[in-house]
Amino acid sequence: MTNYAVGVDGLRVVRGGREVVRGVTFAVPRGTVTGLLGPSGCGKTTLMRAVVGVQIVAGGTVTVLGHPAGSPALRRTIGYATQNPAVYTDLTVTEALQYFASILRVPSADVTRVIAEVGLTEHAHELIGTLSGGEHSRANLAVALLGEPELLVLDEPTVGLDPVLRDSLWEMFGRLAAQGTTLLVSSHVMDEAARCDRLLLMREGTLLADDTPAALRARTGAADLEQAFLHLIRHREGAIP
Ligand SMILES: Nc1ncnc2c1ncn2[C@@H]1O[C@H](COP(=O)(O)OP(=O)(O)OP(=O)(O)O)[C@@H](O)[C@H]1O
Repeated sequence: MTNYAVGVDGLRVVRGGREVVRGVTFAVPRGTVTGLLGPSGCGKTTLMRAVVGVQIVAGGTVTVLGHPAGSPALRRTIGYATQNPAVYTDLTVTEALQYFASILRVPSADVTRVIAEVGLTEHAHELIGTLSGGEHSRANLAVALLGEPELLVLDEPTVGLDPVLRDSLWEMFGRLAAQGTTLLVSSHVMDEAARCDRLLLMREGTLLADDTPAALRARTGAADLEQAFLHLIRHREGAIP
């Protein structure tokens, strides 16, 4: 078994006739929370789609838990929460999760666990269509947690959440990683970057950095990660020698 849950080598993706991932190489160590950060449109979702195996790629390789991305062997070992919730709005939270649990052949007891993990116990019997945006996206996140997958790919799971909920989700991510789960989590928010074990900083389809938050701050001499990111961009653009 390799120490990496995900290995991406020379990945290129073309969407809408444009190369939106331009030769990206990195590896995600097992049992870590790796943050994928970068401005809107830089290619985070596309990269995650390639890891999950739902993206046609133009070049390079993506290996997940020892298999090529998209292999049937990976179906039950990856949990993927898309940015736009994909849960049925005319079911209650419990009904929706029971539906996915039966497809995944996960014991129905797991439904109660994942609802509690995302803080929706009080809303378990409410229709998803009547939930707030943040509650709806947490119901979507709960689906990805069913069956305790080895790899969780979470696309902006904390958008629209208040600071207390964001904090409790990041605590959960850390707890899952400590138990051996690997998490790849995208975010726009730089203060969330500090909660990650490793960071992939993306810009315009390329990787600006793949490092720990501490190493990034030390390397750039920046006080915080937002400044470190700006430093790397300016360095790339030649404004800093
Ligand atoms: N279905 C599509 N067809 C054509 N181009 C697309 C499609 N989806 C995304 N793109 C383009 O690919 C690029 C990368 O998009 P992607 O969604 O991966 O970015 P992102 O970093 O996840 O952005 P955001 O943070 O806003 O979600 C963007 O320029 C976008 O316009």
